[in-house]
Amino acid sequence: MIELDHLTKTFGPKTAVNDVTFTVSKGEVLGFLGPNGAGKTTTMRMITGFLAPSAGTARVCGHDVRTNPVRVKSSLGYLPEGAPAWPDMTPDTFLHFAANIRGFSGKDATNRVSAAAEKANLFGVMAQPIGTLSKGYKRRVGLAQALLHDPAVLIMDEPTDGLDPNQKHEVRKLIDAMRGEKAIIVSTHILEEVEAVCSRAVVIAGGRVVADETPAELEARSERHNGVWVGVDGDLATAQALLDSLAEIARVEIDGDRLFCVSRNRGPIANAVSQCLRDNSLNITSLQLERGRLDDVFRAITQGRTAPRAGGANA
Ligand SMILES: Nc1ncnc2c1ncn2[C@@H]1O[C@H](COP(=O)(O)OP(=O)(O)OP(=O)(O)O)[C@@H](O)[C@H]1O
Repeated sequence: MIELDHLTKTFGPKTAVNDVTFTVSKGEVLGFLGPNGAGKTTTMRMITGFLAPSAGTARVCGHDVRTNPVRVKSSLGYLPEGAPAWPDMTPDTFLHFAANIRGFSGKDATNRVSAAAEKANLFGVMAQPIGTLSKGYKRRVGLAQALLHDPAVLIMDEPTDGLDPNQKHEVRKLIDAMRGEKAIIVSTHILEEVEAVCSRAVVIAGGRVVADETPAELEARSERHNGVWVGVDGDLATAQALLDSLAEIARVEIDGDRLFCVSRNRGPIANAVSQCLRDNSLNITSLQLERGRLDDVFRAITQGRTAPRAGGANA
């Protein structure tokens, strides 16, 4: 549904987006990640037809942004960064205005505004000037605008940025509810969002794609993947020395009243840890597996350090 084909954008001497290629299919929620200035917004502006590519292209539902930008715009909903809207308009007038621009009028427009307002949970503020709404409600107005025409493709630039935890939860629930029927791209800095809503993550740094994997695959690149947290009834330093001597353990850290065992090859070590402690008559009070930390992996791959994939291949 969304195809990026060697998409590139230069601003004078600066290459903001550099030869980016990936696809997003129906049913996928793609987390588009990267540090500040990585090229996320520029990429989204090219996909949505707001900026012309310098080279390469993007297609949305088969329509090329270079040759058919109007069909591209009618196939997608776009929530731009910061969800800009006219502050003097109310959500009701703004959404009717957007519906008219999309070609809907009369009863059809009114029905579409109501349906989008319901999805974005806007009832109660429909008659209040947008400039007086909270950040959360402003974002929801932007979301309603993006959903008005029930598009097959949704592109959202940092949809939960600046929202409180309850509002974030609501936006994520809404994305989750729509995931079956649409192809969705969500740009974000928030790694918990990737775990919460995304089926795949593309990481971009310096305008280039540096990873394209599932969130679980990214987590598996963490040095801490398959590590084991263990609590013991007894002297922690003794248990640390015993576990440290196991071949499959790279090192053992004392963290509060527990030990954290780092797996040497990121393979499973829970059985070896518990066997070793039992063999030495140390009682285990807790044992917990670590999946890995996305933020460690994100830092490593966006700073050009290697974060090896499970199985040993490097990034
Ligand atoms: N119109 C422009 N003219 C010149 N440079 C630009 C323009 N728009 C973006 N850039 C530059 O292109 C690079 C990518 O910017 P972009 O806004 O796409 O990054 P981003 O990943 O969305 O960042 P953030 O997370 O901070 O929003 C940055 O170095 C930015 O300064």
